Amino acid sequence: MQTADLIFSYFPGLTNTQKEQFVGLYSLYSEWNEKINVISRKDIENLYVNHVLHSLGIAKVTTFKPGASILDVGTGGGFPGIPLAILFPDTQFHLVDSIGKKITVVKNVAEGIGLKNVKAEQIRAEQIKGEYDFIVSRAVTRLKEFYGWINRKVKKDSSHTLFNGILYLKGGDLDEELAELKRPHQIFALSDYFKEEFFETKKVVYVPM
Ligand SMILES: C[S@@+](CC[C@H](N)C(=O)[O-])C[C@H]1O[C@@H](n2cnc3c(N)ncnc32)[C@H](O)[C@@H]1O
Repeated sequence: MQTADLIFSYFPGLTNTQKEQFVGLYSLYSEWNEKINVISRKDIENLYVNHVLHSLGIAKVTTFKPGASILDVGTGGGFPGIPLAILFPDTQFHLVDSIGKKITVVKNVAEGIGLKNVKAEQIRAEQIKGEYDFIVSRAVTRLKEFYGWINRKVKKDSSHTLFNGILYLKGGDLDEELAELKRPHQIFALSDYFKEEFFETKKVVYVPM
């Protein structure tokens, strides 16, 4: 079975609190996934690679500064938002999903591991009012539609090395989707950072705004 040790090897220098939080995810997600399905049942054994490490792929592309604000759209059970919130405890994360039951899981997991930098809310992406440094997401919709939902929700002033924008976790062939998006973008292959087979086709698509 996969364990949080894998996370520690790819992200050295974690505090004891962060390590305990990553370890704590397994029992919390196992327990909550029995009540409310947020990860396919057979995939819970792959939690650390397919969900936690995959989410943290965004952190190989950029770090988030203390005080920055990040929106996770269609977070489901908290991916990529929860693993990123553990890694960047001084950054504020707003995790949203249109389905209330999923937000119940996110709230309980965040509380269960003592995260203070997560606000979870049941709301549709199109209705969000705030502005954020970055908008992260995985497996919600095509980039063109996603861009339409969130393009007015990115702060104009950038304080990171990357300009503010979208960091979207995608897999497979993206040519058609990126052609349809018609926006400048950059693709980061997660296989450059992680050696597990799962990451062979996985990418972070960065769309600066
Ligand atoms: C396939 S799940 C992915 C969940 C999570 N990001 C992950 O990778 O595990 C897609 C999620 O997007 C949510 N969603 C779809 N359209 C949405 C919208 N317009 N606003 C907010 N959430 C939305 C769904 O409720 C669902 O939980």
